[in-house]
Amino acid sequence: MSVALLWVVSPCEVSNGTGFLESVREGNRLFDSSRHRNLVCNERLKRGGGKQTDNGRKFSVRSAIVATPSGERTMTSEQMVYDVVLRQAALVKRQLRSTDELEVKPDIPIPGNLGLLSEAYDRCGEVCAEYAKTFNLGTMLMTPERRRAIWAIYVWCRRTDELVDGPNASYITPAALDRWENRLEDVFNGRPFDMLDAALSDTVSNFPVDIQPFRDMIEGMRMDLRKSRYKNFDELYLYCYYVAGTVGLMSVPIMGIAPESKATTESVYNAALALGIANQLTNILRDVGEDARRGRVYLPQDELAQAGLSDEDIFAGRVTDKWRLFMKKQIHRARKFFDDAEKGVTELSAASRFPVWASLVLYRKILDEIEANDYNNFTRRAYVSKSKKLIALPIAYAKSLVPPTRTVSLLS
Ligand SMILES: CC(C)=CCC/C(C)=C/CC/C(C)=C/CC/C(C)=C/[C@@H]1[C@@H](COP(=O)(O)OP(=O)(O)O)[C@]1(C)CC/C=C(\C)CC/C=C(\C)CCC=C(C)C
Ligand SMILES: [Mn+2]
Repeated sequence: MSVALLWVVSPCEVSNGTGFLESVREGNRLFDSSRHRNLVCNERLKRGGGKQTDNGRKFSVRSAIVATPSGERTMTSEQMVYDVVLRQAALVKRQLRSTDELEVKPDIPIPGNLGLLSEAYDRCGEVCAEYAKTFNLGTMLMTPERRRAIWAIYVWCRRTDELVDGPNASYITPAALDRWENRLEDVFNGRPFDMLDAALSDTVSNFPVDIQPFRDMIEGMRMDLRKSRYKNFDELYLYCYYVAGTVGLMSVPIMGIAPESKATTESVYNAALALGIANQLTNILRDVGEDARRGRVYLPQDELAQAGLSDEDIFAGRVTDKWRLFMKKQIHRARKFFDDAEKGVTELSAASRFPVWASLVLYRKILDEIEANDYNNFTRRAYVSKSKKLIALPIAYAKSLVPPTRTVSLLS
């Protein structure tokens, strides 16, 4: 087993010699923690999961964003994703506004299990500290409950990404992703497979987190397995939603909206979605060369053609004026998504604003670095130096002190 993959393997899996991939393949579980079982989650599964029958034909509802069974779509990706946003926002509103409907189960404290759970969260924290140092630093200002919940979500996202992006990616099949999704359903159903899952299981039973964005992230990984080109921005937008916009939707129920905020829940979710999209677009623009070496082009093919460019130019890594102009337009679009996101960060609960501002400011700076590299993202990796990070962090902190708008939101 490669060293890079070790971190996604729980100590139990290491000790019994069963690798993470093996566990995804087999779908067996290490322990059944009925302590985490939660009627609410069962209810969610009933509402959202499984198969649905349409005119006697079965089709999967893995993703909330489904085309008609014949495959046609009548809406743009942006409209369809916004539909998910509205549903998430409605769920959170229902759960946060009415206390007698609060979907938090009463915990039965079993000393042994509590120790195990806290160990599980500590492990998630260690993974975060190792893989996302700056972000982890930012979470230190959050309440302990929120901090550990964000850690658990971070770890699940990392593990999911690692399936298709990690050193064992070539062994991952759609069937393995199906098993990973079954395992996710088990997490939401209070039956975690390993200790890192147990932390997430606890998190989703304590916060109004919906399973759909998690399912959609797995859908993004499926997309990555079957697709290496994007016809237009609409297709790319959907991919970005799946792999990163979903992170925004998963995080807001944990971070919380400031009680004094006058913004609508939908507008905050929309901003969270925008931040995920902005981050992913930035990630794509930074990694053009690296992705091309894996035969992947995450750029809209129609826009490349309009700019007089083709895959060949990308594989050859030619930094021409045509490329520079194309890149300027792509960077401009990513910045617009960051602008939309910025409007929402201020509406988050006070202690959650700093990690979000910190990650936003630092990720946004990658775009400046691409420009500073004269748009050579083929052989030069744009990165923000330690000294620039040190300057940016107090700025992010100052921004996080700005309270929510007092008037009814101007956010879209
Ligand atoms: C404060 C904060 C950033 C919280 C989010 C914490 C969290 C749960 C992060 C999970 C990130 C993750 C591992 C996602 C898996 C898919 C993936 C790798 C996406 C790419 C991230 C960047 O990772 P990296 O540079 O390491 O990429 P490589 O694997 O090396 O290629 C992404 C580009 C997207 C990540 C998306 C976000 C962090 C969205 C954050 C949005 C919010 C927290 C919402 C904030 C709320 C408002 C109202 C704006
Ligand atoms: Mn990645």
